[in-house]
Amino acid sequence: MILFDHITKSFDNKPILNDIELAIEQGELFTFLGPSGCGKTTLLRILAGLESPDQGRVWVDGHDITSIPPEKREISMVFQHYALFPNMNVEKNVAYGLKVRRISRDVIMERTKSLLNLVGMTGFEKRDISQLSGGEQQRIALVRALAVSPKVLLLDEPLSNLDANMRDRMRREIRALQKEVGITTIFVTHDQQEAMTMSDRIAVFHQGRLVQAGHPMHIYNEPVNEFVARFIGESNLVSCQVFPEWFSGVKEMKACIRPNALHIGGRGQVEAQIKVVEFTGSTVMYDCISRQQTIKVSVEHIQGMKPRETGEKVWLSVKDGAVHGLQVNS
Ligand SMILES: Nc1ncnc2c1ncn2[C@@H]1O[C@H](COP(=O)(O)OP(=O)(O)OP(=O)(O)O)[C@@H](O)[C@H]1O
Repeated sequence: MILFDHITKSFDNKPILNDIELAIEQGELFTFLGPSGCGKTTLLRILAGLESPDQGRVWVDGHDITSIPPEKREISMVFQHYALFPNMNVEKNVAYGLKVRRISRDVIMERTKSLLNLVGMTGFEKRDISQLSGGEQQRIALVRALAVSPKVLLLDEPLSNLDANMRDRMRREIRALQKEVGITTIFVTHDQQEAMTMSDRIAVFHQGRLVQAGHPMHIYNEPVNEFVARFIGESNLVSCQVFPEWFSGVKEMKACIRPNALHIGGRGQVEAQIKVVEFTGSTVMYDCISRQQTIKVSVEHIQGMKPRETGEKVWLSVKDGAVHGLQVNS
């Protein structure tokens, strides 16, 4: 449905986006993930029409929209600071876009009512924005964006102002709402956990380049390079030597082994000593030392089971098929 067709952008001669090619499907919740400054927001703003690319085209539904002004693109955006109108009550905020489009009063009232109902905020119609919690403001910002029935919804770090509990709750709410409405949505975040839990697919960006795109599980299990392996979840990156089947010399490369792909105890492959024990609730994370390397191992915590202790000598083994070879970082 959306195609970024070789998008390149610089600011003050500094390259910000480098030849981005990416297709997003109808109805997907697609996340742009990457560290601060990697160009995620700039790409989102190019889709919204708030920036123009130096090179490349943007396509929506088979139409080239690169030169179409933002207000004609049928794309709504929710920002980190929700940008609600403080001088209008809840109802007026939600209805604003419809009023500007000269929709009839009855339709506006009906639509506002059903949208507030959708996010569990019936009864809040006359409240001032200042009388709402952060989570409530976020819900209003979301339904205000949805009110005009856009083709695409853009969410730029919309949860970063909320506390941890509310973030968690809103993640699930946004996901459920997006599925219910079925709207193609692009979500921007630098929080890998947020990206993993919410998205149908993720694109990982690094220094203006698209490094990898795919299903969260695919990116976690098969990171293409060291950057992705480190950025998404915990990982053990180990140097290894690969002996090809038909001997043509030893290949030196790096491999990623996730902490939950290692087994601790019994008679294993590598001897190690436990240096740090971290209890997280559902898992116990061990930092083990073997040949001066730290190896992280995570073990499911079963109630009543005593964790191992610092200083304990243990054997580690890798579960079958859990070593994933990495490309050298470009
Ligand atoms: N209008 C502009 N003029 C000059 N530089 C800009 C402009 N907009 C963005 N930049 C620069 O482009 C780079 C990428 O910014 P962008 O906001 O796209 O990154 P981001 O990945 O969304 O980061 P964050 O997660 O911090 O929002 C940054 O170095 C930023 O300072």
